[in-house]
Amino acid sequence: MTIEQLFSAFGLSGKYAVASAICAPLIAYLCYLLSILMYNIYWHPLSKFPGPILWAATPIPYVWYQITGRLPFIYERLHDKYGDVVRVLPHKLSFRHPNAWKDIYQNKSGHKAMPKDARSLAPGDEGVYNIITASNPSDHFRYSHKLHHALSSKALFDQEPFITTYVDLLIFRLKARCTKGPQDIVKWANLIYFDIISDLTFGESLNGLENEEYHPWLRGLFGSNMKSITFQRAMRQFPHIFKFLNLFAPKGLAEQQIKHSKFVREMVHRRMQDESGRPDFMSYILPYSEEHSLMTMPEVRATYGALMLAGSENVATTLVFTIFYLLKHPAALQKLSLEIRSRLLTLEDIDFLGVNSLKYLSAVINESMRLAPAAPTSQPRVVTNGGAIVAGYWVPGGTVVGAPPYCTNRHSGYFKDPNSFIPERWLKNTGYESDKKSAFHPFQTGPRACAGQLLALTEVRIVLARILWEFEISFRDADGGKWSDDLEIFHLWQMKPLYINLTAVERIEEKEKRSK
Ligand code: HEM
Repeated sequence: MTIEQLFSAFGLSGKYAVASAICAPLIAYLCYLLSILMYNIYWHPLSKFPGPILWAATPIPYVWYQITGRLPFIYERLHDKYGDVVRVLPHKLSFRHPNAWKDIYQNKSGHKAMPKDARSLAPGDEGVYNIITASNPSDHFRYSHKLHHALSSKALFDQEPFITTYVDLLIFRLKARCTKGPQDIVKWANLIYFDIISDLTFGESLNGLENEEYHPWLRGLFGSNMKSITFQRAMRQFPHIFKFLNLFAPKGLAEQQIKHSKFVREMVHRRMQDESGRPDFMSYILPYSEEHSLMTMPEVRATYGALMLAGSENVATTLVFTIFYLLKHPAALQKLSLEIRSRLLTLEDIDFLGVNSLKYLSAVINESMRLAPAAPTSQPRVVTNGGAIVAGYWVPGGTVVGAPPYCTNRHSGYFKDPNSFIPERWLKNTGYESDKKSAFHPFQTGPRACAGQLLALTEVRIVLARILWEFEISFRDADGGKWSDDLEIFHLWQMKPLYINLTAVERIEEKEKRSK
């Protein structure tokens, strides 16, 4: 029987039959979509939570702001309009409240920290998760337990000589370059922190500072990579048509993933052959044996490869924003330069102990991270079966929840003068005692908080202290203060070049030496 015969058996014939054959499934699909929209708006367990109706009905607005790099900024407007809790997706709530941090991310008596949202996390190219993407607690334990020793304060001090070598090289390069013109501090920050993390992880530098250019693996990482990852994550909101939408993904991600895998495979392989015994992150799992180690080789590669990204760009972003805010606020820059130069009299004084004891330096970095947290997006977690109370609201099981750092840090309910750069708020008796410091978690909190927090802060402090000890700095352009105005966020900040003038400080001993 032909299709036409089949249609005519139902009394349909010719063009009309073909049109019906096409339209009927389409109409059925539209009805299905409409019923989902209606369900999401009126009958979904989250329907009583406030938020824009379109965001509650469909993921489209959320995804739109995500793939255009504006999601964390728009959250601010949503929370200002709708309050502490906003429904930002049919199945997701955002909480701008200090208590949300402990309710979502921390272990509490009788309730464990909420797990990561497995639906939004994909395994790497070898089919395994890493320390950041693991949602299963037992996998996470296997990946992290040795690494926590590698990132302890004792290990950090063991690594000090390696890190200091890079700081010396950075200053040497900047001194040579600064007389030739303004320098892009974003590039220099990335060069030093990627060199350091590569050395700390695999015992091998990327030689970025040495060659004054990005390692081939790093080129391509900046710019399109985070955009592509953000696009892929966003498209997961539409599981039925994910494969189709992926056809429109920005090009280059697959290529970069292959480059990353090849790079990590080679680095891990070389490190395993090296028997020098130097203390880096991998030394804690060496000598490796598949039989006795808690991690398989693909898991080792996935986790140690992930550190190259987790422990570098964030740190560079924090340094750059801190320098930017200091340049915008000359009084703070002067005060910090004075603290550094008066407390750290000689080059030998600029060590980890020295910089970690400077209170104004810490306050400046905190304030910069408050205004521009290097991890600005909210980290999603899932409410387990049975539901939970978050910031005083009852939330049903299966809901995705998160606390958005960018807009929480800038909320006038928690911070006085929220959009102003005031490092003094982090010091005692300065009139900012009413600030709710418990709302500030640039490194996250709880069992999945940043494992490298101490390293990150020390790295920013030592490089910033050394730069301000050695140089006077200023914006290259009169409108340098507008540098951050149009930055976008694709999971991480998309940095663009920031050119600054550096003038080497001449110290008394140098002057005396010259006059002799
Ligand atoms: C200023 C710099 C940094 C910031 C703002 C930062 C921020 C964060 C945040 C917010 C998380 C939680 C992510 C989530 O919940 O999904 C995280 C996790 C992590 N970070 Fe950092 N980080 C920084 C530097 C570093 C450094 C230098 C390292 C060292 C290698 C590092 C290693 C890690 C690791 C291993 C995790 C996963 C922890 C776990 O799940 O057990 N981070 N970081």
